[in-house]
Amino acid sequence: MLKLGVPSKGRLMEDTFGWFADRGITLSRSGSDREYAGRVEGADLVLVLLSAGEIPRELAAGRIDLGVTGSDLVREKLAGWRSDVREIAPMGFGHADLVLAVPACWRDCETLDDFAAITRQFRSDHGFRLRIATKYHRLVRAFLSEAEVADYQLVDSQGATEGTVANLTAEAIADITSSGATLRANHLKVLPDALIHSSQATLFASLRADDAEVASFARRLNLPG
Ligand SMILES: Nc1ncnc2c1ncn2[C@@H]1O[C@H](COP(=O)(O)OP(=O)(O)OP(=O)(O)O)[C@@H](O)[C@H]1O
Ligand SMILES: O=P(O)(O)OC[C@H]1O[C@H](OP(=O)(O)OP(=O)(O)O)[C@H](O)[C@@H]1O
Repeated sequence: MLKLGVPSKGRLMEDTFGWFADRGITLSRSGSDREYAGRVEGADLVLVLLSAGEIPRELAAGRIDLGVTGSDLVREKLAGWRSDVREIAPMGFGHADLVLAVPACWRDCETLDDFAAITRQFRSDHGFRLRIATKYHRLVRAFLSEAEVADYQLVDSQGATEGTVANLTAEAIADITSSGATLRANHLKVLPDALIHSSQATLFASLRADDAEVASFARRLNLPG
């Protein structure tokens, strides 16, 4: 039987349950809010509730056959993600943009080219590279390498990333934004030509899963297999 991993809490879990319900499959927790086992009605599936951030690795290892998580997390957590998983369907919720943001008061920084020039100047002025706080190391490095921006360093931030600039532990950040409220509240602005990834919740299949079973499940959902 196929094993499906879905996020264990919050909006992502609720919207995932709603998406499957619209297709005649009822997913639910089997016990209390704290129990990470699930129940499925309407399909031959085993449901496991997992951290959204761990779902890419579980898919890659083949410990789950299908998984719902953000498209950003799959690209971030799996080097060469296409050799581990494939996208079955974008799900139309969990939209968020991974962006590069700088202090709103940097009037001379409106584009990625401006940013590149500032990083070069920063290094020669301060003797160390401008710091970008993020938890999306792989995606940010790939994006900046493509844009030929090299004079920066990444500072790891696993949460409250927008606060790092005010706290003087970074000069810029790369993080997910949805409404933009968190960036505004922290006096940061997005560089419009530095959209690193436009993410949404996506149903993925492990390349280790049984092809025929996945195809049959996709047909059951009226999706291209
Ligand atoms: N404000 C937001 N609006 C919409 N989607 C968001 C927002 N913030 C994060 N996301 C998306 O939600 C997904 C999960 O994000 P995150 O890694 O922060 O998970 P989490 O809820 O902290 O889960 P866990 O800590 O259990 O891994 C990501 O794909 C991300 O793009
Ligand atoms: O543009 P907005 O609508 O303000 O949303 C963006 C915020 O949402 C996410 O944080 P979350 O609350 O998931 O917590 P986190 O700091 O643990 O990532 C993200 O990391 C931003 O901080």
